[in-house]
Amino acid sequence: MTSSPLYTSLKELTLSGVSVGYDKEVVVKDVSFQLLEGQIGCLLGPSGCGKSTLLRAIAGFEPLMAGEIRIDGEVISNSSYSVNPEHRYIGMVFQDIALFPHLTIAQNIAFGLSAWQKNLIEERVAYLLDLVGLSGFQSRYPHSLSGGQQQRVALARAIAPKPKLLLMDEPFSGLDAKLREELVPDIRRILQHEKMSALLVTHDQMEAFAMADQVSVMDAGKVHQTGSPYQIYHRPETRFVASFIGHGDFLTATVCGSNCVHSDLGNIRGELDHGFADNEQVDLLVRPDDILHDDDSEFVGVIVSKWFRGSHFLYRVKLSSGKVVYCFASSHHNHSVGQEIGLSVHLDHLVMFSR
Ligand SMILES: Nc1ncnc2c1ncn2[C@@H]1O[C@H](COP(=O)(O)OP(=O)(O)OP(=O)(O)O)[C@@H](O)[C@H]1O
Repeated sequence: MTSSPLYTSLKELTLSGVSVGYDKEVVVKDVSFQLLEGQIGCLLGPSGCGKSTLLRAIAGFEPLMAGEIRIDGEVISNSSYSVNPEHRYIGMVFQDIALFPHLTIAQNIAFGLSAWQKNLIEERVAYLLDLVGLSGFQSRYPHSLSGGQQQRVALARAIAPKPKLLLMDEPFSGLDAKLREELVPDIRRILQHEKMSALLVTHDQMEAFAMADQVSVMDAGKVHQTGSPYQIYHRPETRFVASFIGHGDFLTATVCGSNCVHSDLGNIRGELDHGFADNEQVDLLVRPDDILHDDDSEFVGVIVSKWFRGSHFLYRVKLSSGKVVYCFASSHHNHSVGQEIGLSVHLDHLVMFSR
């Protein structure tokens, strides 16, 4: 392997109380989280919530209004100080791939390596071409590559100088769905192989789940929750995270014990104590995978709409109370709108919010 004199891997990126804005208008508010060595993080949220602004602040292109950003304990940004972007050892990949059209693939990848010795550059480029599955493409020009291949070259170019951290702003959104599905796990594999810490910006939760070890869910400039994809889906800490991530409905419910709640689905016991007081009125989150179609169940609902999803059906079913919830069924259970079907409830994680 080649080594550059600048190279040391990231130990930790730490954001503490970071606020960023334009013309005094604050668009990123009091954001704190940490990214550790080799981790892939993700900023996930709706359009305009401040994801790109925060990413640009980490790269050094936006000043901070408050808080600080540290890399391996050293402050790189606060409200009165900012290390130049080129001295942060951060690589970037954007949605518009922006390869240099007049340079070959090898020259594109070698672009950030001008300070390296010639033999080390050649070795690094050959290694990266192999890593991204494009050996033999070194003399081609960008226009002769597909969108997915170009994005692999952009990744190789960004990680070539061995940055401490790779920032990726919606890198897959220009690609069609099928290609994205193939490329996302591939890019994750490459980053993991390189033990490269990375932070991805996306508004697509499936992309976030497929790519990231840690997801920070943002809305209106604030991070609502940082956790693993499993945690933010099954243990959302705010109503916004519960509604934004996945499908779901809130049912009005009454607490009936330390791990029990009563709702239109009957009495449900969770795996853990929920911390709410007896008789408290709460909103209970119900996901599609919490209610399964079950021919043998006496608990029923009437189908009001349905979506065929290939491997399964997603039904909307009306309960006897009039409340409508999602229900999963295998794609062999093709029922019609208006038909009554049996339902079984599999709610292990009780996610509840005070009313
Ligand atoms: N250069 C700028 N000057 C002024 N306001 C800006 C600038 N860039 C972004 N904004 C505003 O800051 C807010 C956050 O924008 P940002 O691009 O960070 O959001 P985002 O979550 O990345 O959105 P998207 O997913 O649509 O790219 C928006 O209201 C946007 O209009």
